[in-house]
Amino acid sequence: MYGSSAELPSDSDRTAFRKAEKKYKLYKTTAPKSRKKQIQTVDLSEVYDFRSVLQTFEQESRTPPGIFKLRSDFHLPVFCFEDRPGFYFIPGALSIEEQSHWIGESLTSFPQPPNRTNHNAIYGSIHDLFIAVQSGKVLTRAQNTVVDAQHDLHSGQDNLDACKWTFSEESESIPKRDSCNSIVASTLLRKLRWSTLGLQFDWSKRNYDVSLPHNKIPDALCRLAKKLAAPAMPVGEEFQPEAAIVNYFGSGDMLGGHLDDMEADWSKPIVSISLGCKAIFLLGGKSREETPVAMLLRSGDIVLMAGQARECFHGVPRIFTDEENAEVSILASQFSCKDDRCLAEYIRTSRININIRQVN
Ligand SMILES: O=C(O)CCC(=O)C(=O)O
Ligand SMILES: [Fe+2]
Repeated sequence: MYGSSAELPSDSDRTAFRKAEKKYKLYKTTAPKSRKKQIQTVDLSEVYDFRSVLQTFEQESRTPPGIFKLRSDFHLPVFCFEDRPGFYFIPGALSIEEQSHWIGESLTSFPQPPNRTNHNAIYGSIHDLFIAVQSGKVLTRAQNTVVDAQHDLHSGQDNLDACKWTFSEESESIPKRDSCNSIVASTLLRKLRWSTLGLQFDWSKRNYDVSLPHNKIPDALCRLAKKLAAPAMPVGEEFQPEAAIVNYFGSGDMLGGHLDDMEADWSKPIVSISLGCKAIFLLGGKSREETPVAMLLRSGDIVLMAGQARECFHGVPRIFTDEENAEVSILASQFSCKDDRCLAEYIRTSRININIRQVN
């Protein structure tokens, strides 16, 4: 389901969903006579922009054909597609302060054990990755533990604490440029692809592994998700956040078309929070053959998928990391103090998505 634009699957090339992914994904070309890579422009004429939908609604009390404003007592306008029941879009739902808070949490506290990340499989549990980035550290494998590490890898276990990967000052990392035995903390942060909160999702089994140690979803995130889920909840019920997946996207990263069908009750929404660089989201139908609708996702936008929308393929074929299109400079300027420099640097060219789920 995850990938970079260079390595997309080729077997499903002919489906309508795949065609849309190809249309919007990042292509770089080299201009003749120059070695500089150029980003090919993308045609956004068929991409819905809910910020302008909101503006038009506020100024003229009307919505474009095929879109309506939900009648609800939610404190913000919620928009829906007439032909995609169960899908809700709340443009600009989070303030700049809330966005910067959740970006900070996503990079500092969410990847902390017992939460798992994509790095667990190679390095075991990593503590305080972000602090290591701020202090320019390097994750280094102690030489005499290589045999243990290989043994663990072959036994298929992904907790490689036996390898003793530990952070050290850059100057202490021996040998200096041994890529098998050391990796710079900032590179690890760049390569962070996901972290899981609450009940831990097992990507190999594509299910929740309730036997894995886990913390509850942090209270503040729980409160936020309950509030945001309200427009999509069955009457009289309250959303119970039990798990969250945090996706981290860099330039060229994409999230291929997929379904999220491992939760028991599809009448409950997935609450999906966008942070950082602007992206294109595709919402397809129940088969990959149906042509998806494309829409822009900006920092602070919320998407809810419940009921029939839970059965619809969706994905993120593109994030915009160039200054002109990322629309992230005001957000990055929130992180102006010295300690926040790494956050600003990260978010200028990255997108974070936090999606919160009720599992049972
Ligand atoms: O990044 C997004 O906006 C969507 C994420 C998603 O669909 C997922 O994690 O299942
Ligand atoms: Fe999803």
